[in-house]
Amino acid sequence: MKQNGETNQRIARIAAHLNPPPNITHQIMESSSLRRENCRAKGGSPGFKVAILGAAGGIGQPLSLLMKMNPLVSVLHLYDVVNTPGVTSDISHMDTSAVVRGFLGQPQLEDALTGMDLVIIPAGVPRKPGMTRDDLFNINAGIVKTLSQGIAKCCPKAIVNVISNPVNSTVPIAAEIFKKAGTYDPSRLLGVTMLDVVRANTFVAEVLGLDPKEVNVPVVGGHAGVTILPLLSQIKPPINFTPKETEYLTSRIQNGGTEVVEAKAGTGSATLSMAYAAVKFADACLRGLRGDAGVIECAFISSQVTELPFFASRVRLGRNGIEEIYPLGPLNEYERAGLEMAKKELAGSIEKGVSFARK
Ligand SMILES: NC(=O)C1=CN([C@@H]2O[C@H](COP(=O)(O)OP(=O)(O)OC[C@H]3O[C@@H](n4cnc5c(N)ncnc54)[C@H](O)[C@@H]3O)[C@@H](O)[C@H]2O)C=CC1
Ligand SMILES: O=C([O-])CC(=O)C(=O)O
Repeated sequence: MKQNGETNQRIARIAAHLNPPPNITHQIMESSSLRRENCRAKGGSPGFKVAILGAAGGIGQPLSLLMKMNPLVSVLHLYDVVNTPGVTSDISHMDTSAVVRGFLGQPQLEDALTGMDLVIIPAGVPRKPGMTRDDLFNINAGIVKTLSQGIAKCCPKAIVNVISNPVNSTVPIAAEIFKKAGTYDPSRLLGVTMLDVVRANTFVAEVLGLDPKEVNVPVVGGHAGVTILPLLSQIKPPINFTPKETEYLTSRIQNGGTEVVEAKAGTGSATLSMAYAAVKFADACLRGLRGDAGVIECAFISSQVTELPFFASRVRLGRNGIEEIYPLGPLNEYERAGLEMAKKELAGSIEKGVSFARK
């Protein structure tokens, strides 16, 4: 009798898992935790706790996959307003050590954020052909505001990586929300401009016939059109470009996002290269948190490098997030003209974000 009872319970559990009723998140979570109770290993290798907000999206899914492969991650929380049960179930089968948990919808945001060391935000709508990043402001500003309020409440000490566009406005929005909550630490809030560096390295390597791994181009300013300012005069290894090469490369780097939006013809913007860039940047943040020396990347941050309150430049990452912000260094005439154009556009985008958040 006892054996039959146990068998029936086991069958009922399997049936519930194979044919879940409508309230799928709770069912999957319950059945997962039941099964976890029966496991000897509780999971959770030493490492950092990371949340991805917008984890079921075009960027979110490959980003979640790649973060699950990162040995520095011990716990990975996947949050979205749709589809996280499926994405979480799928990714949780990967035989890497990070423990994956899924969270669906606003009521689960706080659980998703509590205790996190790093929060990555790719939530929000992407561009379609003919749109600028600023055209996304009306929808994405509100999304970033809500998510930032959650971060201020549940993990105010976390490092925050903002991917959602327009980055030139969403980072100032997050800063204002954190200020309102009394939790703002400028060294922990970073707008992700890594894709501009990744593109710059790729396009330069293509022109010169080099391996992109050998190339490092600092890209400063912001993350939209002319605000993306590659400093080709400071490339490593040092290389002299002809005016024609400089013109071509600057324009291609500044319009890399649009190149992808047009090629995708209405189905979205860069997702795969962005997930790669986001993981490269998140990994740098985690190595900094671990205490590694010499972790230097470009990011859009609170800054005094120019007269603007936010600006992308090279930063050194450490145990407290940003530990040093490097000056722009010597610019050539072409870059000085570019800097003036970048600052003009950036000033408006920053102000737009600040006044939205202060309303
Ligand atoms: N910083 C950068 O270099 C780049 C930024 N982006 C930006 O990243 C954002 C996301 O792009 P994709 O992943 O392609 O878009 P997507 O539409 O494929 O995915 C966005 C995800 O966000 C989720 N979402 C919407 N509202 C949410 C909320 N309140 N809380 C949590 N999740 C929410 C959606 O359900 C969706 O799963 C866009 O704003 C895009 O412009 C894209 C490429 C590069
Ligand atoms: O162009 C877009 O809308 C997405 C983005 O920021 C990029 O690919 O750099």
